[in-house]
Order: sequence, then C-alpha cells, then structure tokens
Amino acid sequence: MNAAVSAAENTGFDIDIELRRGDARSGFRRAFAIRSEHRVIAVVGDSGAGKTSLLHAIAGLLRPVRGRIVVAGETLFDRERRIDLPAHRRRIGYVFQDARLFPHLDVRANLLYGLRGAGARERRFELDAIVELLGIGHLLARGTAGLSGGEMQRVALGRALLSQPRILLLDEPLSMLDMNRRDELLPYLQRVREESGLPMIYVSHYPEEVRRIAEDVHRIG
Ligand SMILES: Nc1ncnc2c1ncn2[C@@H]1O[C@H](COP(=O)(O)OP(=O)(O)OP(=O)(O)O)[C@@H](O)[C@H]1O
Repeated sequence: MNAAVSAAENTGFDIDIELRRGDARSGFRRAFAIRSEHRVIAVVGDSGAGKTSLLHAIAGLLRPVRGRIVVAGETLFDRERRIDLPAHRRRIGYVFQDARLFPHLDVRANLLYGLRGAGARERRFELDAIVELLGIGHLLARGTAGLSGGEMQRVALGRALLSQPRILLLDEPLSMLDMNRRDELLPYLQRVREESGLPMIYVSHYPEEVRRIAEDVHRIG
C-alpha cells in the first residue's frame, strides 16, 4: 500500500450502519452512510433525524444492527467481523449540548477529572496547555454554578480533551447559547480543531455554523 493511500485511510471516516431504537413496529430505524477523507466533518439534519443516535453508535453506547464504523483507520465496529470495541476502549471525547459539568466540583477539579480518566495512557493534552488554549485560567477556582453557558462549554471541551481522546464528538455544543455567545465560542472550537489534530464530528441543526468548523458537511434524514 502506498503512503498516500494509507494517509487518507488514517484521517477519514467510513461509516455505514443501520440503527434501531425502540420496538420494531413504532421505533426509530434508519441507515447512515458517511464516507469522508476529511479529519473534521459535520453532520446536520432536522430534529429526530438521528444525529445523536449516530454519535452514540460511534461512542459505543448504541450497537448498530448492521454495518461498520471506521474512524481514522481504526475499526470501532464491524458486525460481520464481530468487532465491537467497548466504549471505554474507543477513547472518545464527547461534548454535549448542555455541558454536564460536575456541580460539586470547581472548574479545576472538573478538568482534572478528565485527566484522571486517562490513567497511564500516553498524554497528548496537558492541563496548562488546555487551559491556555481555551482561555479558562481565570475560572479555575470558580464553582460551576455561576459560569456563563459559553464558559461552561469551554470547560467541558477542556475536560473532554484532558481525557486524552482519539476522537472528539461534539453534539450541538452551541445550541444552548444565544447568537452573541455562539460567535464568542466559535473561535475556541476552531482552535481546538487546529491544535488538537483530532478527528472530529460536529453535529448541528445549522449548516451556516458548521461551515465555519467542518471541512465536509453531511446531511442526514
Ligand atoms: N430509547 C429510545 N427509544 C425509542 N426511540 C428513541 C429512543 N431514543 C431516541 N429515539 C428516537 O430516535 C429518533 C432519533 O433521535 P435522535 O436523538 O438521535 O435525533 P436527533 O437528530 O439527534 O434529534 P435532535 O436534533 O432533536 O436532538 C427520534 O425519533 C427519537 O424519538
């Protein structure tokens, strides 16, 4: 295999799955096919199209009824080959719509929680560098209750990166913010995209927003 081919295989996404939720008669059932050689892709679609379900399948939280999931050259799931990496071995950094910070911990402890989860694995992301990247040094001693929505999402991003993920999944991270706050957070997301070098899937309702983040946009539904 020549170097160009293997480089392309190691950065892209090859997802071809069918998902089912709920019962066979009235539940949700849909096939998804996403092939991309890009490192940062977006998935857009209407409410209920299955965007979150797709991320859950990639994270190992929902088992597809058929197909395969290959990210950056690594097979996470392949029904035919009986490959199904458990969620904790997929090393996914997941950022939700609502930041889901731990309310009983201050910002520093929330960030360190991510680092603790990484254990003895090779560390690519260190606390100081991530704090600098996300501009959250002045928040470290604060509790989470008084943080703005944008600050919470920056801390959530930091916690996800400090868990030393190999893939970053972002599920509508701006959707709880008003327009001005979205504009404030976007440059941080762009910095994470550039500095982390990680494969990323960015889910959103808004094609305009994702064009500023992703190299390749896929519509589902
Ligand atoms: N546990 C479940 N049992 C049955 N149906 C479910 C379950 N979870 C989700 N669904 C259904 O699966 C479909 C896809 O849901 P999903 O949350 O993936 O969509 P989405 O595109 O992320 O939507 P939104 O943009 O509103 O967050 C929806 O119709 C939802 O009602």
